[in-house]
Amino acid sequence: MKEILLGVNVDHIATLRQARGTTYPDPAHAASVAEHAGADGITIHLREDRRHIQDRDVYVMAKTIQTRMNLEIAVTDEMLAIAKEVQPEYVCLVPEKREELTTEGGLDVIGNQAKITEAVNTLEASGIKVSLFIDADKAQIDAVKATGAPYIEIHTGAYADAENDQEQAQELERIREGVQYAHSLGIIVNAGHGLHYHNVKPIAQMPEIYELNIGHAIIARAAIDGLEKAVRDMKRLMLEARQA
Ligand SMILES: CC(=O)[C@@H](O)[C@H](O)COP(=O)(O)O
Ligand SMILES: NCC(=O)COP(=O)(O)O
Repeated sequence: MKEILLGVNVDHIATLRQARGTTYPDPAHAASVAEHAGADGITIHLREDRRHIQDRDVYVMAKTIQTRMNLEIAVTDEMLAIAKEVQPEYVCLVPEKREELTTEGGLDVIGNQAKITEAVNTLEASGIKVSLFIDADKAQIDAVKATGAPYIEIHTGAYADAENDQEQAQELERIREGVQYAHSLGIIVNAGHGLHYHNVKPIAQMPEIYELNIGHAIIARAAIDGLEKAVRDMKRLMLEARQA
C-alpha cells in the first residue's frame, strides 16, 4: 500500500517566539530538524494578522527548506502576491476570520467559485500546485473539481474536536466518504487540522490520502520529548496505520 506523507506545520514554533517578541525559537530551524527527522514537507500558515508566522519566516524558509514548502494563505490579493514572489511548491488556500482561535472550517468554494477559480488559475499559471482546504462535503468537492485545483486538504477539525465516540465515528465516516469521492474525481487528497498521536491512525489508514499536515500536536509533543522524536513518533504511527 502507498506510503502516506507527513507535512509538519511549524506555525506554533513561531507562536512561542511571538509570545515574547524574541528572535527564538526560529521556525526555520525547527523545519530543518523536522526534515532531518523524516518530515516529507513543511507547512506554514502566513495569516493576515501575522499572529505566528511572519513574512520574514516565509522568505527565509523558501531558501532553507530542503523538502518542499506548503504555504497556507487566505484568498487575498496581498497573499497571492506573496505566494507568486516566494514560489512555494504548494499553496493551500484556507479561510480566515480575524477573531478565530484557529481555522474553524473549510473554504466555501461554492459561494466563492469565481474568486477561488481565479486564484487557482493565477497560482497554477506561475507553477505552484494548489490545494483547497475544505470540509468533507460532496458539493464542495464538486465545486473544487470545477475550479481545476489538483489537490484538496480535508479539514479534520470536527473529527478531532468530537465530544464523544459516536460523534467521532460519524465525523470519521463523513471524512472517509469525502476522501473516497474526491479521489474518484481524480483529485489528490490531503487531510489535516487537530490531528494528534491518539486520533491520527483512523485517518492515516485511508488508502486514498496522500499527505497529512500536522502541527499543533507535534510542536506540543516536542516541548516534552524534543522535535526530532515528536516527528519520528508521528511518522511511525502513520506508517503503522497504513500497514495495518
Ligand atoms: C489550515 C489549518 O488547519 C492549519 O494550518 C491551522 O490553521 C494552523 O494554524 P492556526 O493554528 O493558526 O490555525
Ligand atoms: N492544515 C493543517 C495544518 O497545517 C496543521 O493543523 P494543526 O495540526 O496545527 O491543527
